[in-house]
Amino acid sequence: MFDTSVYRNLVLAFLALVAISQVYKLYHVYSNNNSQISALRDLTWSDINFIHTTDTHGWYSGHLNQKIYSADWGEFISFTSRLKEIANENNQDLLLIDSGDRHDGNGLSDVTVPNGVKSLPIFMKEDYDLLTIGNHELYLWENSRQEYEVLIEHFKGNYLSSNVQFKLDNGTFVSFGDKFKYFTTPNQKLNVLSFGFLFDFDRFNDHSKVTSIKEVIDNEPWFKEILKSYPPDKVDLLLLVTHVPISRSWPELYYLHTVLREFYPTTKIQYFGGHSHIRDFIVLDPNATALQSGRYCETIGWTSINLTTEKFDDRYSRTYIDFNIDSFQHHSKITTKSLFDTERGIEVSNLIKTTRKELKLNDPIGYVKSSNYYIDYVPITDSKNIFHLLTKKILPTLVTENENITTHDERIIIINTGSIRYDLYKGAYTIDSQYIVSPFENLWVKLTLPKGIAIQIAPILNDQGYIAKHLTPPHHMDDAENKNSLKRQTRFRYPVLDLTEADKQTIKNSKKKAKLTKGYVTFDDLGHDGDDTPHKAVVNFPIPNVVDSQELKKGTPNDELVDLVFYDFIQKDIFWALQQLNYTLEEDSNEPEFYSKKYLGTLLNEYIKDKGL
Ligand SMILES: Nc1ccn([C@@H]2O[C@H](COP(=O)(O)O)[C@@H](O)[C@H]2O)c(=O)n1
Ligand SMILES: [Zn+2]
Ligand SMILES: [Zn+2]
Repeated sequence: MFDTSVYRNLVLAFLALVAISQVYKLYHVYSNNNSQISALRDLTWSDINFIHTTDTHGWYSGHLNQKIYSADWGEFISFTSRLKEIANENNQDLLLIDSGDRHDGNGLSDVTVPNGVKSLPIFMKEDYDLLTIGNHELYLWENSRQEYEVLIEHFKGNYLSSNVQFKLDNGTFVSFGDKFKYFTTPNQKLNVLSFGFLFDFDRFNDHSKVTSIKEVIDNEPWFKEILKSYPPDKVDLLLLVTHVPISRSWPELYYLHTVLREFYPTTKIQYFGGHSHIRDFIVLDPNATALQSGRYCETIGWTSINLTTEKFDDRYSRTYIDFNIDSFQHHSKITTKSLFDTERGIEVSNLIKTTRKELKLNDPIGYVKSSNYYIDYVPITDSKNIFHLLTKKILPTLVTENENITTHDERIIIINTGSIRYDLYKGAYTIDSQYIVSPFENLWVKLTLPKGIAIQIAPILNDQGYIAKHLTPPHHMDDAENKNSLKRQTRFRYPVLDLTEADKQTIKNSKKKAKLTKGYVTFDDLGHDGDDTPHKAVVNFPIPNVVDSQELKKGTPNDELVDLVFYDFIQKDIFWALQQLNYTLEEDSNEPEFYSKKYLGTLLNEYIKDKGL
């Protein structure tokens, strides 16, 4: 017989559980006293607020071996949903913006053909309000096509590109997405005019076209016509979503700004930048600022604007949020993970896990046992420097795949340091690690040169006078030109040249706090309190534009012929260096010969598998 009192007790117990869980939820949603995360600097909310990502380069799984950047794209989606809830509750606006470069740098995006096939649908799960194109969407035609057919189709009017075009099969060029967008924000009802721009990039594939910002302004009437048809009384805010470094040493946005100010003398203007992979915030004038939000899902940029205050100090805020769950929960004011996660966020995290499995990204190829290998945390000559490892051990294993060429006993191999994208960590070495270190499957080509000429090429390309922006790792680009503003660099550089006493004290204090994790300590136009998590500063050593692996014999004469092997990607630069040396190639050998298509990642895999590190 069924005992009704048991049934009643079960129902009561169930109701009690529901009630307890609701109280628990309310407590955790509204309390913000968790000591583990209370050291973080809070976000400042205003009338209009922005979340900005840039240069994600496929890092949607998060950084599996760096806790401070270990959140995944699903958790990011939960985070932005929670922030949107806060914005809506307070009748404020929150817009999500992405500045491009969405692949090349991670197994999730690069192991597929074409790259991005699996990672872009994951990226697209985030509800971006505005986004634009980066140069990495333009190196290869298949990536541009994917952008045009998949991303633009999905994001429709939110995808902006005012200076990049796609060539249709019938030969006509059309804009990548829309050239501009005029819209009203949902809560504050602000009228916004927005454009999307890419820097003056000249290595686009032949199914696309980039027109420089200057040329658009000077030669394309449509741009100024749009500005005229939306006069200042119709525009509360101008948004420029760009893949352009915001640094003062990069003139493009400053030219644009001068022109915008002719049309809008005091209208608020907010720029979003990218490409040089740094955290930065610039004040262009009292009503215009620019935010750049780092790289590789290490950083989420936040900025907010108070549109009515008279006081400049209260007008703007910016925060660089570390890409981890503690930061996300802290800013969402939800201390319990299960209450923080949204259904959609969990779905995306699961999709990432199954995709990684399907792509075998976690399968070990070998193990890195001895040490981490760093891009710039140790000097280039240190045995723990990744370029030292590559030039001394990995590059010498390259052999030609071309049986029809003459090779010589001596050889120099040059790579651009920008082709190596991230540190190599101790532990399991996987397909993912391979793409993280070296995502570009560039071809190797060869020239035959007298040794006396060949050995001068790398030093010439590294000469201070040669600003080879496209050779250097992106976050080092500003160094050469920014000597006088080193304290504004996103991490402490070494040696630190011109810090004020206050800056020095900040460094001292940050070093004293032994418990701080190592990471970004950003100096920008608003000071050095922008990083949401106070960090112990890391030191970044200088990196040259190129490094070379020299297999030369002592005592051979300078006119001895040697092989100079390099990536086809830097062919123009090699020719430029030869010109500087007044060296003219023989007519029958003035085109480099194909040497090998062996991908550097494969060389690294084979070395780790066969010899171990
Ligand atoms: N095939 C390629 C393409 C690019 N690079 C390097 O990447 C740099 C650009 O990266 P961003 O993320 O800043 O756009 C470029 O300057 C090259 O150093 C490469 O090596 N091979
Ligand atoms: Zn990038
Ligand atoms: Zn870029």
